[in-house]
Amino acid sequence: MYGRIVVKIGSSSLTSEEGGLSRDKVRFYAGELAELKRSGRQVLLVTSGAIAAGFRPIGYPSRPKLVHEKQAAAAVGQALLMQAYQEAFAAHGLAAAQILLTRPDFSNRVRAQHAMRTIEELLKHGVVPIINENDTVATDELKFSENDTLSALVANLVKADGLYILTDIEGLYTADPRKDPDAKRIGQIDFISEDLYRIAGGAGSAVGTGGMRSKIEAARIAMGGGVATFIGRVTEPGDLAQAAGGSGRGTYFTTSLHTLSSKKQWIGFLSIPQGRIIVDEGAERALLHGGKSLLPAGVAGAEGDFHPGDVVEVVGADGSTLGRGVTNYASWQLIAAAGLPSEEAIRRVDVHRVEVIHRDEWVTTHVLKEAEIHE
Ligand SMILES: Nc1ncnc2c1ncn2[C@@H]1O[C@H](COP(=O)(O)OP(=O)(O)O)[C@@H](O)[C@H]1O
Ligand SMILES: N[C@@H](CCC(=O)OP(=O)(O)O)C(=O)O
Repeated sequence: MYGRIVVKIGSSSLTSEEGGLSRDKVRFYAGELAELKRSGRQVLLVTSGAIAAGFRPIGYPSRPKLVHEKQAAAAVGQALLMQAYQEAFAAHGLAAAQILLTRPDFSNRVRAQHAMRTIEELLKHGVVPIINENDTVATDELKFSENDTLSALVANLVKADGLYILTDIEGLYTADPRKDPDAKRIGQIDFISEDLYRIAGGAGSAVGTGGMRSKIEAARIAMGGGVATFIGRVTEPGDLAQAAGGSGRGTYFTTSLHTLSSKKQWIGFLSIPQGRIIVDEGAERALLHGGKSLLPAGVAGAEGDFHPGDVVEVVGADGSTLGRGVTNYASWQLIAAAGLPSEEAIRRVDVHRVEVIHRDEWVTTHVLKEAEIHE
């Protein structure tokens, strides 16, 4: 039972009733991870808890809500969080390393490569990499805000065999069990549809930020990268090993055979789009269901200042996001060529390819409805 696994522990699993960091819980999870390591696995931890650990020492009466207050609390708390983990892992003879990342660290290939090499080196030496968002420098537009997405990007980056998102609930239910007592747990999910997002509500606790929605999104990103994902609860010794063995208390998301190439993973989930292209209904169908490239005839408009080679977001006539791709047109060229038949478009503007986005450089991020998946 070897392999590389990423474990994400959410704020709701690490805090005491008053919202502060629980050192007992840190010790418990370190023990669970140490057990997995002893079974021969490589383990990476993505952990929240910096704000929880820091808000009291800085002098806030409760968990702050304003961005600059959260950033200040995280700056105090991250050091305390690491101290707690380092002590807890040391009790098992393990060294731990701190890695703080932001979204641009994934979108920039050179930075991502450096992060990956550092992680590989740490794993080679048996160190447990402990990852959190670098809250101090994360800007509003590019912030993860919850750590679910971060954990999926880390799992894809290190080509993990599994992602384990630990939370305060035993997986995904047919409705938020805090609100609906008849809600039933879903044991296994093979594809993610829009219907699934509909049953997922926001955060259930005062400290959690993402709720089930962001966990499903994380599972979708991980599945795209070929990483099987578990969302569930780990409270007793041995629970994590049981989850890793396939019989945990939670929901398992399987991976499809059609995982995206690393280029498409980058386009779909890691890149930062430089603008938007609005397409008509015909082009929307061609992109979502026809496996076709986007031609100038289907373009209704363009927003932002982008250049050939940039990644752009594509939206439908109703404003919903369809996906992302690499544009062969600059924004000004596309405005001039929008709606034109291909021959006329290339007479008007000087582009090296007639397709606005070639199908090989397109990734659908729009979540399909259950019925559309079986179409
Ligand atoms: N359909 C659902 N199934 C399970 N939990 C749900 C669902 N909808 C909303 N939730 C809520 O999501 C919460 C977990 O998310 P969150 O509080 O953000 O945790 P974390 O801090 O671990 O990221 C649960 O406690 C639950 O109340
Ligand atoms: N990065 C911050 C906040 C992250 C957070 O709360 O995320 P989550 O546990 O996924 O709801 C922290 O360490 O406190």
